[in-house]
Amino acid sequence: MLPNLAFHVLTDREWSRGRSMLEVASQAIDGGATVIQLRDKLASTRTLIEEGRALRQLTRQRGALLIVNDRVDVALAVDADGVHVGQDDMPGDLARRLLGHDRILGISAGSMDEAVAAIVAGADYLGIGPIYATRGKADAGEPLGLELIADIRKRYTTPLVAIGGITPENAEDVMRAGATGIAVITAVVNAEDISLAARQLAHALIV
Ligand SMILES: Cc1ncc(COP(=O)(O)OP(=O)(O)O)c(N)n1
Ligand SMILES: Cc1nc(C(=O)O)sc1CCOP(=O)(O)O
Ligand SMILES: [Mg+2]
Repeated sequence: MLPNLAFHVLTDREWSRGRSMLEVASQAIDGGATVIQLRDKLASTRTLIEEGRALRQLTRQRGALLIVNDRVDVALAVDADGVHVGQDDMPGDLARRLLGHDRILGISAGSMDEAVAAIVAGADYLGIGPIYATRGKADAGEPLGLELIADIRKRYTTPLVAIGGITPENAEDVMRAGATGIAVITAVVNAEDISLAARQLAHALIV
């Protein structure tokens, strides 16, 4: 069965208003998140493993996928469904070799050249961004808009996950441009009512 890559929520302790990672992830899944990406730039390896184990249990119980950001070793250690690597992380072909073919490999791309290289390296999906201005990643660069998604979609069938400034107001445009799914931080983890915010995004994905 194909993995459901429609709606990724990335964990972020700084934007979570003091709520635990598990609470945020659980409410995001309540609202329709299909993928939880463990993204904790501040944690020690030991803490990441603890967080990953807890999220692994939750996502298994609730039928969601678990992707680990940046760290292939942690993804393997906690038996995650996959890993997401960017242009400054482990090269995609090496990540694929370590992961094997039974786990999901996501690779970031911000240009057609990066997209083609990621597909050749063996990406199962591409993270395309930042689509819009984002509060979630300080070094994300200038917004790309929707053109790159549309251009990649014309040439390749690889699933495209749009990231950066995605909200319920613009998610429909992103999907119409050719995205397979969306990935968000602040629109969900910083919301007062996490499950409601996730539900509103999930609703906007049905185009
Ligand atoms: C789904 C998805 N797309 C893109 C990214 C960004 O990855 P990267 O460029 O490595 O940046 P960091 O997230 O590591 O700061 C992502 N995490 N997920
Ligand atoms: C983690 C991340 N990666 C991006 C990229 O462009 O690759 S933008 C981003 C942050 C997304 O946060 P928000 O949903 O709050 O905009
Ligand atoms: Mg990264």
